[in-house]
Amino acid sequence: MTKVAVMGGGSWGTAFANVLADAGQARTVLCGRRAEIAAAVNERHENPDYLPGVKLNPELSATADPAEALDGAEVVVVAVPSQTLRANLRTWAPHIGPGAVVVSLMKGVELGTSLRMSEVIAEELALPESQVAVVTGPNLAREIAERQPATAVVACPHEPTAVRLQHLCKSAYFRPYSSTDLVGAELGGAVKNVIALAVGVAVGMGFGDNAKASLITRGLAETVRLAVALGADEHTLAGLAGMGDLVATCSSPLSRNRTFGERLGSGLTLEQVVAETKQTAEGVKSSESILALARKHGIDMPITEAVVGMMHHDLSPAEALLAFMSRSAKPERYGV
Ligand SMILES: NC(=O)C1=CN([C@@H]2O[C@H](COP(=O)(O)OP(=O)(O)OC[C@H]3O[C@@H](n4cnc5c(N)ncnc54)[C@H](O)[C@@H]3O)[C@@H](O)[C@H]2O)C=CC1
Ligand SMILES: O=C(CO)COP(=O)(O)O
Repeated sequence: MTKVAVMGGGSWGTAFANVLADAGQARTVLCGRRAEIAAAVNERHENPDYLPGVKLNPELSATADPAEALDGAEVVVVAVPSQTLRANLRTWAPHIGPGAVVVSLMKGVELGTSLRMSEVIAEELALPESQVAVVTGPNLAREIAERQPATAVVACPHEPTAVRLQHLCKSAYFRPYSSTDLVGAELGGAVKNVIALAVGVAVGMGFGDNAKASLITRGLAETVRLAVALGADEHTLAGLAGMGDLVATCSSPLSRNRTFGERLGSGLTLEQVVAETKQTAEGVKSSESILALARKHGIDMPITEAVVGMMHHDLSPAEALLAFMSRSAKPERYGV
């Protein structure tokens, strides 16, 4: 049986490891940093810190030792905060087998380099494109851990790899679609976190569904502009990795990014919101690397720009709103 190592025992790493265990096509080992979480998964089949009250599949095992998790793993799934990926890969690299397929569950872009997570993986581990994939889509971890129905996209430019991974994670409640558009799938997931921050701010300011729908729709338009400039198929962004994930994340109180924005919009200071946020809200840091990428390619991303202003340059929500609404009148365009 294929061995899969899931590196990162937070919300999504744990929930996705449970999907793999429920799918029953692989022997799955979850690797977190803390021995007490590994013990709770092994002995009580739960992760009380990240998914309290959820019963995990008893076949799912866990360890806090990366070498043990990675030993013999044919598939390595990674779910750590995006900005820590490179440092983590450097410590794990000696234990990752040369033929292993490495799968990113992460939705961020690296600060400093503006590289997507699959690019960081390929660069650090010197892997060919057939061995790097992503799983993305409308996948709020808590709902999936509760085994509520969901769909996803498994993307790899090498189709047989995407299809192989699709079969490993397909279960009664989790329906993955395959795609060869890695760039579109990955950018859809990263940019939607930035748009979810903006939607959260609007909700926190007391605005209703018109404002939310406007941000989601214009957020998708700027995502498509960037993704197409980087070689993606614009149809990918109309699918689960783009529109699907935007709708789920921007509508859900479970989203850490939306919640982060909502707290800021309701009048808390950035410092207060950061202090209250215990889990990873990727859009906060990735907004900067995504804007850098957009500028490099001459792409206009006004919502992302407003989010960067609020997250990093003391722009108030009221000032961000004014800047957005007072832009010059334009024809509506979707895409380039
Ligand atoms: N939670 C969700 O619903 C979903 C999350 N994602 C993405 O998955 C990725 C991981 O997110 P979550 O699991 O939700 O985050 P989380 O905050 O729940 O867990 C992060 C995990 O990484 C570990 N970690 C933190 N800093 C680390 C470091 N320096 N080195 C190694 N490990 C470290 C933590 O101990 C924890 O186990 C993010 O990119 C997120 O955007 C994608 C889809 C759904
Ligand atoms: O990516 C997600 C849902 O698909 C989770 O969103 P948050 O990281 O904002 O919680």
